[in-house]
Amino acid sequence: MSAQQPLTHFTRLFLRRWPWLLAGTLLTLATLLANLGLLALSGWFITATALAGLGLIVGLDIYVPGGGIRFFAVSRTVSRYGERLVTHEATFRLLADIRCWLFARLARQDPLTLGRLRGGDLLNRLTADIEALDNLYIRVLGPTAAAGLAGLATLGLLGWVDGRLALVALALLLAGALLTWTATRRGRRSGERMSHLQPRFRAVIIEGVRGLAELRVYGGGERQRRLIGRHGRAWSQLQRRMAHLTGLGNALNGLFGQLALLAALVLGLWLHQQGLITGPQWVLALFAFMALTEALAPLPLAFQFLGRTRSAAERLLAQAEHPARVVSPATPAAMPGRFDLTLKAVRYGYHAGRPVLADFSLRIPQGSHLAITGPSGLGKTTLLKLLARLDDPWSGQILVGDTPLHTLPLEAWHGRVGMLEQHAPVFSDTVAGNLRVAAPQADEARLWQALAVAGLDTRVRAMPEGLETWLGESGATLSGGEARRLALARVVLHDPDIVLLDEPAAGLDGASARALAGRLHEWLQGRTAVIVSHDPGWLPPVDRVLDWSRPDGVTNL
Ligand SMILES: Nc1ncnc2c1ncn2[C@@H]1O[C@H](COP(=O)(O)OP(=O)(O)OP(=O)(O)O)[C@@H](O)[C@H]1O
Repeated sequence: MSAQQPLTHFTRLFLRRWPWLLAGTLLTLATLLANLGLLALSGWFITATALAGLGLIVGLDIYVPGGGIRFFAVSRTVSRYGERLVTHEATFRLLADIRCWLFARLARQDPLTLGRLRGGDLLNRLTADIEALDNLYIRVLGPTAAAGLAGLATLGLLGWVDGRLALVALALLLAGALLTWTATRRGRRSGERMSHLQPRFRAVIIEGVRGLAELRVYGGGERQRRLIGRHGRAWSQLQRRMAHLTGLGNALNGLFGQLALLAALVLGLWLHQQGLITGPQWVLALFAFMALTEALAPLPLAFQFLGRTRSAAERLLAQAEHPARVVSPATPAAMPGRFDLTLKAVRYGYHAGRPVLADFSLRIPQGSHLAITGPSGLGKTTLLKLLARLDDPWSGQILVGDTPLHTLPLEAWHGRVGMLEQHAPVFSDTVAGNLRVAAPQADEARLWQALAVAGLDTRVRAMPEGLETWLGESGATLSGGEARRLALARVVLHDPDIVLLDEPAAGLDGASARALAGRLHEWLQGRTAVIVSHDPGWLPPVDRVLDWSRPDGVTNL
């Protein structure tokens, strides 16, 4: 992929909002032109009135230029206000578009692959990388287009005064372009490094804040502080480098502008002495140069950060286009009439050559209930993930009835399967909002039924606003056991045919676990269930218990 492609890709995405972009660019241009008009006409007018006062100009019309100056002054203010409003609104809309676009792409990818990304990294892509793209329109595309057009207008105006003055302006434009090009090159390396350092920096800060209690207890705070300090110093160094570059860019931009002004001053004097331009025209030209310098001023800074923007765009695109391993087949098989599950010589793991499940076979007849117990790390959760088709086996087969699972339409399969994960999330929402993730149309009666199965109804009734109680970030107001029961209620609400439960009683005391077992037993009637638990003591009555702690537990099925 060439370095240009990601930016081209996002520019194309931006163009869907072309009315906003066009309006923003036109308003930027209108501001620059109003500035040019104001400065040039004021210069001309002040000089003309001075000369008229000396009696060197006779019959000077002060009303039309005076009106013009007022017009430009007011229109500059209005267009500047409008420009800020429209370009920022456009940028917010663009960023929202990109966030939705990225989230939609991520949602199609494998949860297992995504799970391997560090939380900070993913968060960074959804926030900082996307925000870095605002530079593209608000500072690069819009102002460059507007400065280019304003430059042409200035050339036209100066050409009307005298072609030689236009040539000096052309030299200033070329110097501005050279400066911008140099800033792009010099800023690229630091910009890219900024874009790579930022997620790591964020991650150590987030980890430090999340693990504050443990770090304090074990005295690890000093180590984390040093880690944050090291990242912070690297970040400051990059910022300092960028600030130097910005300062140099501003200084050179100012210097080129002053040199051009000096050249216009000397050239204008000579032209005036030759009688080729009038005094007011000379001053008009000088002010036009000042306006042109102002139009070019923001470009080196914007292009200096283009490396960072490009790097962010590359990362976003790479993430968005990461191929999903688990996809729905192009021509899926029909859903079978029965849901007997058969695993035949399944081999699967997370690292090549190190299978977690090796030649694993199992039969789970429709409507039967299977419990899997055994020590940690043998692959119980992995088995549930394969049954839910969050990933496909390396080899072997998983059959639903007689149909291979991977040939079934993925969404339809997920519609039939309900899975309680070990780390099931609680969203920053109300109780009802968290439940309706599984069934958006469910009425309150259904929500209460699901809560009752999970054993959480009494607790929710005692909450200040019942179902509408806000649960805080990641369910901060719930205990671990309550959070799991909320997630279990979500599975119940989904009303699946195949129920996969990973440690549903985790965090519950013995009596609560036994009560849960009774309710689950009733709810599971008519459904196929696989229940994973370290502790076989609390389990509801099941047809079979698979004990993976026994040497023959995994293979003799
Ligand atoms: N996403 C992953 N990436 C890499 N390795 C993984 C991943 N998930 C699990 N593993 C590894 O696969 C093995 C089986 O994990 P799994 O979670 O299936 O075991 P488990 O029997 O359910 O354990 P527990 O009872 O502790 O949940 C473990 O060694 C684990 O470290």
